[in-house]
Amino acid sequence: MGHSARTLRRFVMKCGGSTLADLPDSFYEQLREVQQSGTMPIIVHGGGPAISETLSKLGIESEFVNGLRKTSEEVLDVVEMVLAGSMNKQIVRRLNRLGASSIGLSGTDGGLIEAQPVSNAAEIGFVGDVVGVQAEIINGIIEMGYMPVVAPIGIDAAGQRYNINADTAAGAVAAHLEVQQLLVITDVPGIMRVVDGEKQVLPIVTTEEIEAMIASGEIYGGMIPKVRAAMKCMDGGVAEVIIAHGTEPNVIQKLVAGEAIGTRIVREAVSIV
Ligand SMILES: Nc1ncnc2c1ncn2[C@@H]1O[C@H](COP(=O)(O)OP(=O)(O)O)[C@@H](O)[C@H]1O
Ligand SMILES: CC(=O)N[C@@H](CCC(=O)OP(=O)(O)O)C(=O)O
Repeated sequence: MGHSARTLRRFVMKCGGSTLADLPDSFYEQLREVQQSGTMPIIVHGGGPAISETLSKLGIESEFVNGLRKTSEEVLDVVEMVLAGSMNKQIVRRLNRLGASSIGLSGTDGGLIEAQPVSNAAEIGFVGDVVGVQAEIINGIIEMGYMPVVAPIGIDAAGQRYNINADTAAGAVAAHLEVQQLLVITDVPGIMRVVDGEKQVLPIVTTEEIEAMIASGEIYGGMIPKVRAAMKCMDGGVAEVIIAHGTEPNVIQKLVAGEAIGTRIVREAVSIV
């Protein structure tokens, strides 16, 4: 039977396009298991590499400015086709084949993700920032017993669509749904730093340490939108953001059990007594 969206434990999970295709069935089975034992994952997915591949087949070159794709009307059509079409449906089919109950939707459906143009839209085109999330749509899907799977496309009051970075969209969904945790699944085991000539995963970092690592260049490229989205959603009330590899054994169960995985981003240093 349906669960109450208010009493059910929930978390938001962002799945990067870099890992989606490589994730084993066991990853999706973990999502089914936690769903069946009363914790509801809300999935926001990416698909950057698949968008670039389709654009390239059409003879359109991909261009990025600070990690965000330059999005013309023509590119926007492809972004929507790939994210809300093939990627979203592929994830939902896979989850359901493995026994989960999931429903996919685009951020434009029901006006789920309200967007506005980014400040440098003159340069990068139809790229959006999130200004609102219709939480009742997600809550309604959860109350029917389904796991929501959301493609990161936004819409404004005039009906204009926007391409939204999936990390940004996931952070905004987590903050607006007032969940405690955002899990970011990517192709590295967490935030890494070179210590004594050796690359190590940081088990815990504070927002202050992150700013320092961006300034020093230790956090760069695709990790920047992740940590920026993490800091923004923690300002919006999310307690912690965890960055982990999808192939880490039992990563979802460990998250739900409160065990340490990947890198945990927290607001302040936790004092160890
Ligand atoms: N300090 C860091 N620790 C780990 N990865 C980092 C760091 N700084 C930059 N990166 C890069 O961020 C990448 C993950 O971002 P991205 O490729 O955009 O993945 P996704 O498709 O999952 O969003 C890693 O593969 C790595 O190259
Ligand atoms: C504005 C912008 O850059 N949007 C991204 C949306 C997909 C995404 O973010 O996918 P990953 O999580 O796999 O990177 C894009 O067009 O690639």
